[in-house]
Amino acid sequence: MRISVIGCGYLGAVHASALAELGHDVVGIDVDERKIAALRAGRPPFFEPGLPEILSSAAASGRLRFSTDIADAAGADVHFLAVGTPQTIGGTSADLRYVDAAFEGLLPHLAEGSLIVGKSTVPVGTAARLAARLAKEAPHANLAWNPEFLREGFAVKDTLEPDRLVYGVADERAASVLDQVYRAAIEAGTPRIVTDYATAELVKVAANAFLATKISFINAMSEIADATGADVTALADAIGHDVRIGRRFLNAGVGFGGGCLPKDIRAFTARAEELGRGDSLAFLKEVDAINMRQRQRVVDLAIDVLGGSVFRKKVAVLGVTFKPDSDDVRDSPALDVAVHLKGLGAEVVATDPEGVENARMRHPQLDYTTSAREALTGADLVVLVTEWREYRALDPIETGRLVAERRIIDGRNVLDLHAWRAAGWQVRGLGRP
Ligand SMILES: NC(=O)C1=CN([C@@H]2O[C@H](COP(=O)(O)OP(=O)(O)OC[C@H]3O[C@@H](n4cnc5c(N)ncnc54)[C@H](O)[C@@H]3O)[C@@H](O)[C@H]2O)C=CC1
Ligand SMILES: O=C(O)[C@H]1O[C@H](OP(=O)(O)OP(=O)(O)OC[C@H]2O[C@@H](n3ccc(=O)[nH]c3=O)[C@H](O)[C@@H]2O)[C@H](O)[C@@H](O)[C@@H]1O
Repeated sequence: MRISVIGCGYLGAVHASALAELGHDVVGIDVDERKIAALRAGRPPFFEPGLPEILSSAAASGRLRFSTDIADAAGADVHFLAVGTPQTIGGTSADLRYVDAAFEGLLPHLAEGSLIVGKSTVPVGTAARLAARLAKEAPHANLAWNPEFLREGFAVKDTLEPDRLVYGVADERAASVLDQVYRAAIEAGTPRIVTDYATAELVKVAANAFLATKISFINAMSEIADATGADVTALADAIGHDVRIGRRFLNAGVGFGGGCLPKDIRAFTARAEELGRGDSLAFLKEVDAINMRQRQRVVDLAIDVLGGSVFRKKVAVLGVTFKPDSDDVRDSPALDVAVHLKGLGAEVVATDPEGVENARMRHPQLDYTTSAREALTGADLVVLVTEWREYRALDPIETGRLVAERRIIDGRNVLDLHAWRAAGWQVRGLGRP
């Protein structure tokens, strides 16, 4: 099929490459000239494992092109909208200006029978609004909403082998077009839920709200564990054995960040308020508050471990991205902690295998290095806030030879406390004795 993907960020670049890999003829479109130039040269504009490989194989096949001109979307059978829906500046709702601009830009280029498919995460009601506009401006075209559930770091696999496909459609015709797009996944047995626009939009934000709630739940337990001397990791293991609960997403620590969970729960709450149902989602404000508190908890631990002040202390911050295997620093708890410590007068050296460039653009006041060894050398305190494999694998004895003082805060509860303590380290975790 001929497909356009409007918006080539973390979602769209992977989506476009994966669809080309599946045999479709794809054009990826973005207003960001630098991004498009990089993609054209076969270079992903961000770090995502597996993306360089599918990008180059799709480009070599001649089935994947990139453009900054929306007119190049003309002639496609299916147009995916994958533009950003960030939090509004100064507010909590989703900023729909990019979705609206991409949609309006597409209107003059829609072929007879073509389908616009929304992928971006939007407030419930957006698809119905756009469908009404489409019926007026381009009644020969159709609209579907097909939310995306990929995780950064696993984006390629999640796109090629999704857990489920959700189609929000107004008629069967749109569903059968999407079946053609996703034929490979459907033939592999991927569950497919065909529903209305509102349900599809809600599935997406409900899933993220649930995941966020699970994380804040375990972080709340970790606060109680701290007050009682209990161990939240053992607690998570124990409750996680109950298949109704499950162990995944019960890792207590510095909390969730990124370009999605935080802004999605806020936008969902704002939308519920608009609908006069603010009470129904009031708990998500608590989920958000618990989450944001974890960053402060790590800073407070640092102050405590350093005897009341971080001023002029050399602090090595391990990790700046919101999670490992990504270069994404949007709403990153790790970067927040680093900035806060710096604000308190600490001499922060932040390190990350992939996130330094993005972090520096946002917070140029921090000192950065991509070498963990360099960051650790002479440190009075080590703060692990993103659990990259290389940080989890640090050897306590060898690391002990680099630092000035053997003090470490495990902000992700991933270190073997016994091994580190045996090597003479003072180790503090969140919710661990
Ligand atoms: N990043 C992720 O893991 C996932 C993101 N989502 C959702 O997907 C959407 C996109 O997210 P990301 O890719 O992370 O954002 P992003 O910020 O990385 O990418 C958005 C892209 O859209 C481009 N853009 C903006 N206006 C445009 C226009 N009028 N025409 C063409 N391109 C335009 C921007 O230049 C940017 O490259 C959001 O709604 C997000 O919530 C959903 C699932 C996973
Ligand atoms: O809508 C989106 O964009 C995506 O948001 C999340 O994906 P992502 O943000 O890439 O990353 P996650 O793996 O969900 O992690 C999110 C945050 O939660 C934190 N987390 C995760 C799990 C856990 O147990 N504890 C915890 O603190 C991570 O460190 C990270 O900061 C969802 O998992 C995806 O399904 C969804 O498509």
